[in-house]
Amino acid sequence: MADFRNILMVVNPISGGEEKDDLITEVQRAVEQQNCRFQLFKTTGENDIQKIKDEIEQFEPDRVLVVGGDGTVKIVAEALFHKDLPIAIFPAGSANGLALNLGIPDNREQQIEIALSDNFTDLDVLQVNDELCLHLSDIGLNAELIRNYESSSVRGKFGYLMQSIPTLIKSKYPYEYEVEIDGEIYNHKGIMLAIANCKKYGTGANINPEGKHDDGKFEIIIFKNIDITEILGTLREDVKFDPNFAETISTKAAKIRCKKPIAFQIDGEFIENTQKIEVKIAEKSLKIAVK
Ligand SMILES: Nc1ncnc2c1ncn2[C@@H]1O[C@H](COP(=O)(O)OP(=O)(O)OP(=O)(O)O)[C@@H](O)[C@H]1O
Repeated sequence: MADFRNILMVVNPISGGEEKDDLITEVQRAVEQQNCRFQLFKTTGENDIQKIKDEIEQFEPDRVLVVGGDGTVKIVAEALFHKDLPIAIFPAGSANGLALNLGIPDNREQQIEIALSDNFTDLDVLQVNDELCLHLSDIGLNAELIRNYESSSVRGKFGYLMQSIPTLIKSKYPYEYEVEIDGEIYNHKGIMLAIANCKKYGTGANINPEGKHDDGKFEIIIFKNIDITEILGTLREDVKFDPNFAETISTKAAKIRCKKPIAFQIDGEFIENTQKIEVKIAEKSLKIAVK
């Protein structure tokens, strides 16, 4: 049996548009059956990182369970960065890319078993400007889609679908990216530049087939154009990109500069329009419960 006494459960009540009371009750029961203390924290969308930090300081959990999408996992990771406190993920967002990459199953019983067991992976965490990125970040077309989605009123996968055509019409791509790695400068033009710690987006699109979440490196992938055949190819596990469509660079650090401010997202959350991004890696710095 796992070695812990206090379990904090952080729940995003609005993520994925689904009700979570049954899950909370079930997890609380499982935790209390192990004679552990259970504490619930519901995010509000306001100052959650600081509130979770305060909760951790007062309750002193041995583990934090996160119920939400990629955005909620990121909020929790920001709150406990450098604290050596493991987390477990209950995927419950409209996008659950990190959980998908870590093989967290859909089955609730299995999720609870994983969350309360002692099998972990040590995730590399990317430090992108002043933010953490656990999974995937990008600058360009996809971030524009996320920006437009966040300012619309329709949530969930349908909301993204609704914004796809307007985003394509309004976008000013191609964009110019200057990438600096180890003092060398590479110039690229494309529809978007992805910074990938994992293989796949929450949609299942496999944009970084060689990527590993714990290898001390991340990948920069420059997508050069909209090629429908190549885009559909990302739904395969063994995808290989035509270099005319996408180019991948593996590294431990990079600086990216753009001529004009371009939409920028981290883990599915629109951050800002920006011209400068600096990426570093904090190797194996977040412990996550897995199968
Ligand atoms: N109670 C709340 N009310 C409104 N927003 C919240 C609340 N709690 C958290 N949030 C916001 O939810 C976002 C994270 O959502 P997350 O990505 O986990 O789920 P999601 O269903 O994928 O979300 P979305 O579809 O909006 O991207 C963050 O921006 C966070 O500030």
